[in-house]
Amino acid sequence: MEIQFERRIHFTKMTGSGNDFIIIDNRDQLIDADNCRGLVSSVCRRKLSVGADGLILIENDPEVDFKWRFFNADGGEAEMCGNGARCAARFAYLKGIASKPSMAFRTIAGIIEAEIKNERVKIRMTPPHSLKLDFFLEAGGTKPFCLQFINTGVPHVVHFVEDDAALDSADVFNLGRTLRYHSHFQPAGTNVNFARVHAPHSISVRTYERGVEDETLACGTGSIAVALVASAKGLAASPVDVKTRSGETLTIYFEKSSNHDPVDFREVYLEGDAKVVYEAELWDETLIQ
Ligand SMILES: N[C@H](CCC[C@H](N)C(=O)O)C(=O)O
Repeated sequence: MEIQFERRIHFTKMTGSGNDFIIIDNRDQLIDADNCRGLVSSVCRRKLSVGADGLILIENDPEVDFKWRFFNADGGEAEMCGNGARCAARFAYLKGIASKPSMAFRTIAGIIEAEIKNERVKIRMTPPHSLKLDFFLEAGGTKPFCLQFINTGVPHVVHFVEDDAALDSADVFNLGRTLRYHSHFQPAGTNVNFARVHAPHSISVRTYERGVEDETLACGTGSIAVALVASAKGLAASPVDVKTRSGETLTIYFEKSSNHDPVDFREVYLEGDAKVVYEAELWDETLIQ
């Protein structure tokens, strides 16, 4: 006898340079986007369900090609996700939700424009803000950390390390967690990036992500954050290739409006691969009721 389940949800699993997402066409409103924390946190649990860094609902919008709701793995909704946005744009094009390879969609952070070229997706970000350079915080350990902060759609703090060995050996989970919950960044918290500048157009990064509460293999808004604060400090210039923990490279393009305070950035773009991994149906027996 085939087991009947109350509800099966068709979804697509995608990866944006190692940052992975469950994407659902929710134009029929099957899922109540305002009350889906339990569903999201259930299906994003690795080994116990599908597993992902986040879940994306695609919905209708009266003015642009579509709107999205983005949820971190813990079920909390976030304003923006760079890698998720690249995956959502390619999903929309592949599904015919967007009729052309150039599109626009609505996020909490604002309207995102996207350009699809096969697996390569380039998105225009919302204007970054709240740039703060060279401040110090205690985060455990011997001496205070020198930090940079910028909001690239979501909040990011950056700590530059001296060399590759320091980046490879960085205690991203524990230091990331300490800074993510540091009182200085409350109530919103922050994502935490450890970065090594190799050259003006080349940076490596590792990111502890708010809402995933772990290091991820890539973070789009985090890669943008390290490129922009490095530029603000005179260490980088557009375009910047950012090597992520997955080994894949994200490319950041931007214009710097001035070289003196207050440094401002505009025309910020994020480019990288967005790949379909599989499509399947979710059986609701793995959901936490
Ligand atoms: N975890 C982030 C959202 C996703 C950011 C990241 N996955 C990206 O590609 O930008 C936050 O809650 O601020």
